[in-house]
Amino acid sequence: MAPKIDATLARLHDLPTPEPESPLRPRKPYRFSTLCATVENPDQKDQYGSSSVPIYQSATFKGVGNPYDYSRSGNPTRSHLEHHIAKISSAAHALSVSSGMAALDVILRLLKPGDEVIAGDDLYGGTNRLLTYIRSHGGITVHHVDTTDPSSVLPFLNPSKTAMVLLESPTNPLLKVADIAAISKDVKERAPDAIVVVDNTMMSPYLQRPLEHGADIVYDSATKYLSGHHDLMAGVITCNRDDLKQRMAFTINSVGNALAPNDCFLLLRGTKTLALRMDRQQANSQQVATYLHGLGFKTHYPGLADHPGREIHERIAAGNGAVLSFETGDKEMSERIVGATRLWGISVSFGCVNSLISMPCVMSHASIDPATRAERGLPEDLIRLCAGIEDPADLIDDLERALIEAGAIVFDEQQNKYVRVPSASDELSSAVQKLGLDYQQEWFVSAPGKIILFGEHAVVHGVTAVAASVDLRCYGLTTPRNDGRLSVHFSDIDNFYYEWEIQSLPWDAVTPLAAGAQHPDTLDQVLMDAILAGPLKELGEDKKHARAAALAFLYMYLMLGEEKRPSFNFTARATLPVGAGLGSSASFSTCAASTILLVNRAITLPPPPQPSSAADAGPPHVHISHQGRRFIPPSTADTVNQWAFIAEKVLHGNPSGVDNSVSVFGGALAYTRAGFTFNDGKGGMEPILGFKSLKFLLTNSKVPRDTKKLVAGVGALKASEPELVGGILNSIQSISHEARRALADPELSRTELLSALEALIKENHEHLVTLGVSHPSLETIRATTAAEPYGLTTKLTGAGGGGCAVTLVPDDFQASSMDSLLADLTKEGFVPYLTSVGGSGLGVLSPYSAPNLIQMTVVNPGEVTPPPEAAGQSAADVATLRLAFEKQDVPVLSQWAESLGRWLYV
Ligand SMILES: Nc1ncnc2c1ncn2[C@@H]1O[C@H](COP(=O)(O)OP(=O)(O)O)[C@@H](O)[C@H]1O
Ligand SMILES: C[C@@](O)(CCOP(=O)(O)O)CC(=O)O
Repeated sequence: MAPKIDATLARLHDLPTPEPESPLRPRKPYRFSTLCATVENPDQKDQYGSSSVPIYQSATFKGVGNPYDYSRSGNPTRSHLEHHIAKISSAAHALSVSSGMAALDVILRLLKPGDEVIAGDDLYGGTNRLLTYIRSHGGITVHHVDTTDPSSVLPFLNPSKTAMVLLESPTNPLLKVADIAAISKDVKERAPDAIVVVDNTMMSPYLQRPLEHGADIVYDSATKYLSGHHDLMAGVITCNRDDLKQRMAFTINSVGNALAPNDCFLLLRGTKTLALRMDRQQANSQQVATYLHGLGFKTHYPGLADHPGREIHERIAAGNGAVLSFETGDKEMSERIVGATRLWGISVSFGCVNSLISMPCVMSHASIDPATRAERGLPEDLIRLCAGIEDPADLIDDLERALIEAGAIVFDEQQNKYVRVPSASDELSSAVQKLGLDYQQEWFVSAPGKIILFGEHAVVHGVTAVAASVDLRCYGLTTPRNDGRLSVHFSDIDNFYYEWEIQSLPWDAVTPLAAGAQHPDTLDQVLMDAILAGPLKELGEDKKHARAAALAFLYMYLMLGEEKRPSFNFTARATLPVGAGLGSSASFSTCAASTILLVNRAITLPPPPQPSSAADAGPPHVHISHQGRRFIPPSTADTVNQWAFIAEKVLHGNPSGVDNSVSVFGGALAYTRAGFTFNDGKGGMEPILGFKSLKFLLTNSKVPRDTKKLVAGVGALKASEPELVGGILNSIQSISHEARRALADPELSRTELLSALEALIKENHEHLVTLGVSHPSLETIRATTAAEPYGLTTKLTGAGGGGCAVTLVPDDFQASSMDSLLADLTKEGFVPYLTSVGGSGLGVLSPYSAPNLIQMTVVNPGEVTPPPEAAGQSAADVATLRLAFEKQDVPVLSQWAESLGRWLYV
């Protein structure tokens, strides 16, 4: 049986300051704000009548038998504070400690091994962390239940085992409401020895006093509303039962975590304005919540009419508090919004006079592991707002500007107001739901290879390169698995296939990037070593190409997938020759990076433009079909490019970044690495127009070579012969410069342009020969193309040492000559490709228009065949798409991919 509390209450009634309103208190009370402002303790009259409580900054007190001897056990400033807190909390006792978590720790020490705790499932991250600790170290069982439904507590109530029921209402950050009164009643009836503990931080004693509704212990992080200025950390505990107070005071005295005198003073001062601040803060919150709700964001705030717990909350609490949260449907967008606000400070915690904004999943609740967050329905994109006392118009203006900047709202001319832009994941989630696979959508991407016309190798050392995409591409397909495994299939590298148990990957070696941070310039060698020594340890030198590709893939997967750890297969196939100098590694890197980012939702695609319906049709406007081009926004492309560059670094050691930039952005561009003396040290990309009209012949020498070694070789030559290489680099810089000028000069005739380019190609090739990166096979190709009757100019392209050569084909070159040149080259054992340049970069098969991807199993172009074995089974369907992809012959692969639906490009 719970002990009686009458004796305590009798003492309370002796207080000269009238008590607050309570069913347990019959006397006419002062109102709450009066109580807050009146700090008086009849037992502790100040000898000088000081209007403000003095700070007894003293560890010890002299004499024997005095009320205070040592500040760990008691301090007069603390007594004042605790008296005041008890008074405004309608409690018999109050205790004050160094933080809200210290308060919970003191309370949890009431438990003993074997006890059971029932707690909510939407708890503050720190609470969750402490509960997890006592579970693993204290022999205590913790059941997390949905406390919004009191009946969900019942099955876990066990009179001999349940020792504590821990509630938060409303919860942080989803503002879910628990019926504290109903649950307390159930607990008292079914497990009378169990104590009901309530974290009241979100409300403060002003708005909610759970002891009045049957709770046994209430605690607050006084860092929040009670102090109100974010200038101290404190926790307060209140209760009516003497026995509980004594046991908790014992812990505080033993541990020494009581609140220090200075902080007691500050907290006391803060509480005087509690009601005033709270009134303003919650009025502001109501306005902000109404504004966001009006825009169409899913907004969580008990003050909104459609809040599911509103009726219960109104019964228990006297207001809605100043914390609200809303969902954007897109984590990246949420990050942009949070980053774009100015008045709303990015900070954890709440209750301060200044308004704060945060993303719980990456901040206050990051200590809950991602799987548990997902299981408990905590959206990754959730933004939490804590309104302060500023002018509400300024708060809304600032938020509106951030929403506009982040692309979350746009002005709708017809409605004459801002409206929410449906987020990509709104669309995606409906597409995904259709597939019934939740996060497990398949993603199909492709990215082009490249030719470097001028500047390969030199570009690594800061010289400008001139490069363009080629119409030979790598394709990447991810298909979901549901077995906790990750697999890769590299069709072009000896049909390599490998799979891993996701949990056994070296997650411990991952140093996660801070939220919004970019990968540093250098690779994380610890992670690289851990991957090579762990998941790739069985792959020897004979598998070095596949090992390098798998290393790049796993490196990105581990860095980007820590939160979701998605289970899927990734298959790569290319129509371009691997390792031939046409940037197969960059197009592979782009495919792997983009799919890993997509699967982890680190990037999303914008929603497709809405076709205007008859009802909302405004004035007619011209609609141009871009066939998916320029659909993927530059910022998304940038993110992919950064990660593709990381993959290139894994594959190549010291890549310049030109290959992946061309692969992601497509077209033709002049690319310069930042930080070198060429081009005044300014790095960057500049599109080149006029390149597209040129015709090229690419010839694969079929001589294998290793870009990493060739790049390192030039680096070594530069170190040993700096003058020679320095001179060559300068000359190549002039070549690139001249080429760009010529291509951009409208006055230059076509013949002049082509002969200028021929001269530059010849000169650039000679420099590459001096750098030692040509090969006899490449010289043979040069000789064959230069011989009569062809007379064409050729240079190596890419890393050289074998690989491909590129030949400029003049406009008037006869088709018959081309046929015989192709035949000559083929006869010599080379593989020529007539290719067009300057086409699109990264493409993603649209998740919007895809008519259920999994049924599109075109085995031969033009013929859609739903495979018999796939009927009705999504897993089988997905496997079938993968099979179809892996089965296509290379010559029809592009056409097959095109036929699957609408491709969206950078
Ligand atoms: N389609 C692909 N599938 C898997 N890995 C690939 C693919 N294409 C390229 N790679 C990776 O890139 C390496 C080739 O890089 P590199 O020698 O620079 O050739 P390239 O000049 O074509 O870029 C391969 O050994 C492999 O590790
Ligand atoms: C030699 C180099 O300039 C281009 C490499 O191209 P590829 O790997 O041969 O496709 C290296 C680089 O730019 O990173």
